[in-house]
Amino acid sequence: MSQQRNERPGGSASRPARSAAGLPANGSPAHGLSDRGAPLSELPDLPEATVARLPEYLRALHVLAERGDDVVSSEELAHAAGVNSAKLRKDLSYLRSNGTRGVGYDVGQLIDKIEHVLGLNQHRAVALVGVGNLGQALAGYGGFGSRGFHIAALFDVDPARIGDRIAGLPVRHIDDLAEVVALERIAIAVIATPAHAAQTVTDALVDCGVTSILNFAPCVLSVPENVDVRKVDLAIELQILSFHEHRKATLTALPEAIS
Ligand SMILES: NC(=O)c1ccc[n+]([C@@H]2O[C@H](COP(=O)([O-])OP(=O)(O)OC[C@H]3O[C@@H](n4cnc5c(N)ncnc54)[C@H](O)[C@@H]3O)[C@@H](O)[C@H]2O)c1
Repeated sequence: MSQQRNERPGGSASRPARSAAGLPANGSPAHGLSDRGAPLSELPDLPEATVARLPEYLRALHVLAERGDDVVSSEELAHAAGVNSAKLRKDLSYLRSNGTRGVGYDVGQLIDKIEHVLGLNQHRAVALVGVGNLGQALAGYGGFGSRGFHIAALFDVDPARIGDRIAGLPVRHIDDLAEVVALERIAIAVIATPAHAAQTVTDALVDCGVTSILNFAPCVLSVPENVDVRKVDLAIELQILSFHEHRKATLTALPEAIS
């Protein structure tokens, strides 16, 4: 299998995102329709940074909807999502959601629009590989369902774990991957194995047709061009915060050193 690095850590990459239908931005599907049935021309190509902010808007909008708010101003939504309002207006203009001057955005319509663009209105099945400390915590978390996806299958290699049930799902052997991925129509997988196993697991997932991977293992994965990888590393996030702490301490010490 020809492979190349295709990793996008932490959403910082700047290349245009794929279309919401999961197809290459400039590619055209065989049937000319998105997976929701809408013509692909209706699905915009978005900057990666905009795609990364859409889930934040969605989370904030759901809170507003639960509170009973029907409309929201760009300033209010931007504040709730933690971005500046000019950036929010620009992001939403890509979705052709410009709101009503002096009124704001219709909360329900904007939720529908963002869920449509993110492809969340078809509830995606996700496989989780590696059911150790981290994998068990992820598998047992009940909050994914309300965010547009659910963990549909669990895999491991440890004979002591195979057959265990977590949140009602059996832990299966990784040898069953192909069968289950096809049965559950899984396109997204989460890797929570040790780093030394992650590339082998990735190759198996790709061979089964998985095209999006969320990698928790601290390593770089090689994947074909059509596969998207995102990496989550809390240690890196903490190291970045450590840098800021270090810098703040240096700046505080500076005036004392000068005087
Ligand atoms: N990204 C983060 O912020 C973060 C935080 C904690 C842990 N991690 C990483 O997540 C991974 C899991 O951590 P953990 O503490 O749960 O480890 P763990 O050892 O408790 O669990 C790993 C599981 O993977 C299974 N496994 C090993 N090889 C496998 C294979 N080929 N196929 C399927 N399953 C396999 C093991 O049997 C085990 O159940 C590690 O790589 C760790 O470094 C990342």
